[in-house]
Amino acid sequence: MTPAEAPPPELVALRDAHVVHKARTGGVFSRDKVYALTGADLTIAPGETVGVVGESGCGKSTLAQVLVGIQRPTAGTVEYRGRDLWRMTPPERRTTIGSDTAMIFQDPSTALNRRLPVRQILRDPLDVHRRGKPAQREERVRELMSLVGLPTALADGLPGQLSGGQRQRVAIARALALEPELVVADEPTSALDVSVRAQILNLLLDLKERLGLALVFVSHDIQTVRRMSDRVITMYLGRIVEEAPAADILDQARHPYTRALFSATPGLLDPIDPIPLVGPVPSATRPPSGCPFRTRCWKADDACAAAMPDTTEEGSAHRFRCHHPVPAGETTRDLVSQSTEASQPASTATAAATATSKEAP
Ligand SMILES: Nc1ncnc2c1ncn2[C@@H]1O[C@H](COP(=O)(O)OP(=O)(O)OP(=O)(O)O)[C@@H](O)[C@H]1O
Repeated sequence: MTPAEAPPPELVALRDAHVVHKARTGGVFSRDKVYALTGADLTIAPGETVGVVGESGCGKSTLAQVLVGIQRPTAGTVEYRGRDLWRMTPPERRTTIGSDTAMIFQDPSTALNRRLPVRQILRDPLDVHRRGKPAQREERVRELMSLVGLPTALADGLPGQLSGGQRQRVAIARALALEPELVVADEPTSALDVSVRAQILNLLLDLKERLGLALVFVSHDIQTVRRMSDRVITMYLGRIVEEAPAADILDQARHPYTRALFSATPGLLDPIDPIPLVGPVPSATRPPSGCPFRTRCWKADDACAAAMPDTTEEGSAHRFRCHHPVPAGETTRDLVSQSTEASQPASTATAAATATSKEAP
């Protein structure tokens, strides 16, 4: 970027990002390609909250890890403020990954070093990145504990002596230690007791507002994603198939899969039956040709098998990839009856969604 060029408005951008793993599937020498992420295009603006939804194995965690540099895409780019993360010098990349971004994992019991007291867990990133003098680091540790609502009396406690909710607060405090601009939370409450989930979600929302963080929130809990996010990304078999403002996702989603997923979320559209989907999600080692959702979609035809649909943009914040999108204004109730007639035999999206749900109470 030349000095005359303005920096891009987005904080992070994925451009045609792919992640392909090689997995042992049969004998010792048999390796299959697993298409964990395919052609992901996504931008995240400063201060925005983006929710990521989709059935188990659709690539949510892979997307999250690519965003924060934990995984390197096998093709495509990840850009921070317009600069390709994987073309930075190693020290620049370490600084970007280490201090501009942070990740909060599902299970704080495994994410925290069990042998270190809370004080040291929070000091570690400050020490590694040489932030301030020792006294300032101690002060920052106290500040972080207060930010996440942990009494300073717990500073000498080990993770094993804390409750699950307190441990996740420590993990959040550690993630914030270096004042990141982007925090990615991958199922941050699914390992916690139901009683403390709301507290942790409210804490994340509060911190996001106070600190102006961009937050990417991955969850099976569609209701929570909708409530917390500005924008929702729907993934299916490694692909982003739709992104839409959270306020529109329920009634104005255009991708049939997004409608099916949301129709199957208990309490969201009651009292209606979910949109029935045919069969299981195909294997990520052998995704179908064309649109990956076509094998379960009641609207699919030859065009869907022939090619992946291009992206359609509606307004500045709604994009989807479908040859036969749900017509604007069509209700989900109408869709249920259409899809029920077309799907023979029908297995319900509820079965798929609830069977994979980690957060269902
Ligand atoms: N290291 C790996 N080696 C082989 N395959 C992998 C690896 N990591 C992920 N995968 C596969 O890539 C696909 C996407 O996985 P990912 O964990 O991103 O999905 P997910 O949507 O986060 O799933 P879940 O909701 O169950 O956590 C899956 O098919 C998964 O089995």
